[in-house]
Amino acid sequence: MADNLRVKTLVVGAGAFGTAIAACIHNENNAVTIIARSHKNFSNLKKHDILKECELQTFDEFNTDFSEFKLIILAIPCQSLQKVSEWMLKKWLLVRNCNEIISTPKLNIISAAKGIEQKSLRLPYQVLENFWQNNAEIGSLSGPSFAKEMLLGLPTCVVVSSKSSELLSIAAQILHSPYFRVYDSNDIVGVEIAGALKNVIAMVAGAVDGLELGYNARAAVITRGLSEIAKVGVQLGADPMTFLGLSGVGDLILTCTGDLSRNRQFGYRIAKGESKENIIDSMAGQVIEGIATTQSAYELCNKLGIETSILSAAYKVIYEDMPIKDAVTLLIDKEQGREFKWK
Ligand SMILES: NC(=O)C1=CN([C@@H]2O[C@H](COP(=O)(O)OP(=O)(O)OC[C@H]3O[C@@H](n4cnc5c(N)ncnc54)[C@H](OP(=O)(O)O)[C@@H]3O)[C@@H](O)[C@H]2O)C=CC1
Ligand SMILES: O=C(CO)COP(=O)(O)O
Repeated sequence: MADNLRVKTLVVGAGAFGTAIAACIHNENNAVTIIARSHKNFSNLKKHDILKECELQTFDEFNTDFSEFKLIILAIPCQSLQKVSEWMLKKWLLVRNCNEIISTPKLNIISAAKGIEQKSLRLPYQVLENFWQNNAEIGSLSGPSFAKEMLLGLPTCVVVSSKSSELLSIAAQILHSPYFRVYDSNDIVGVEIAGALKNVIAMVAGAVDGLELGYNARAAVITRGLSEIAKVGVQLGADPMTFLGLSGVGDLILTCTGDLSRNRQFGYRIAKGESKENIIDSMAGQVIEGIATTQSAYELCNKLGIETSILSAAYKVIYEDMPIKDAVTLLIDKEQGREFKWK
């Protein structure tokens, strides 16, 4: 297909996921531009043949009207969504040489962030909807998708969620392929709560393995963790079925058991006695979303008046320096109860 007829997609962020999603969708029909903070982000991308064909620009160099892109994928951490949106709007106004965006076709923005914004306790789509108002349709990409495996072209299934059926159809058209299967969903609250909270549960599952508590205990953390995730989600209006889907049990299993998970690794290393600071320093700048989300989740559960013992134990270890063995005791000594009492 001629270059000018290819569908244009913009990926914002050239970390692990930005790189992987660009590799999945750049082909003869889709032309991908990737923008990142600095050229140092691009060294990794240039190792992959497919990514050599993408257009790479820094935020400063970027000078295109955002509405030229059929889809914009934000592959940045949750806590940066507001800041990056502010930058995008400023850039858009500059490129258009105006003070206000009026009567434009809406942008189609999908976020891959899995977290809850600290202080505001908003999900990624809420941060974006609040910022972009009528200027954009907002969606979310989630599900079991280790960037490293996507880059290798291994089969992956994800879910894209949005209130806009038009955005869902654009996302399916651009993202779906035999090795990167895209399912769609209208339940953006459920998809994003599941994506955010599974990171905290993955840290706990990692800790269980670090403490060598056994497979039974790990399975218990995954299952009771899922119950806590669903409890929070349902209270926020999510469809309980979403938690049985790719963004729910799918991503939870992946990150709680797959050693590629940074959140799982974090919990494992904490249980082995490493300090939080040491682990963060060793990650070469890569985000461990579960750390910030542990705090947001704790505050959100308090606000909603929901008892979530695993999420709360994670908070006590990470933010109140509770010895990890005491957190285990807290969970094990919990009063006997009915399996599902949140319905
Ligand atoms: N890695 C994975 O397997 C998957 C990750 N995700 C989710 O995607 C999101 C991004 O993850 P991932 O790519 O792995 O994270 P990384 O830490 O690998 O990359 C994050 C990228 O965002 C950029 N960034 C961070 N803050 C800002 C900012 N304020 N302004 C501009 N750029 C910024 C970073 O730039 P710089 O390098 O300059 O700091 C970096 O390029 C997370 O929410 C994660 O949970 C979802 C599915 C899978
Ligand atoms: O969300 C992920 C895979 O779906 C990646 O998990 P980590 O951020 O823990 O590596």
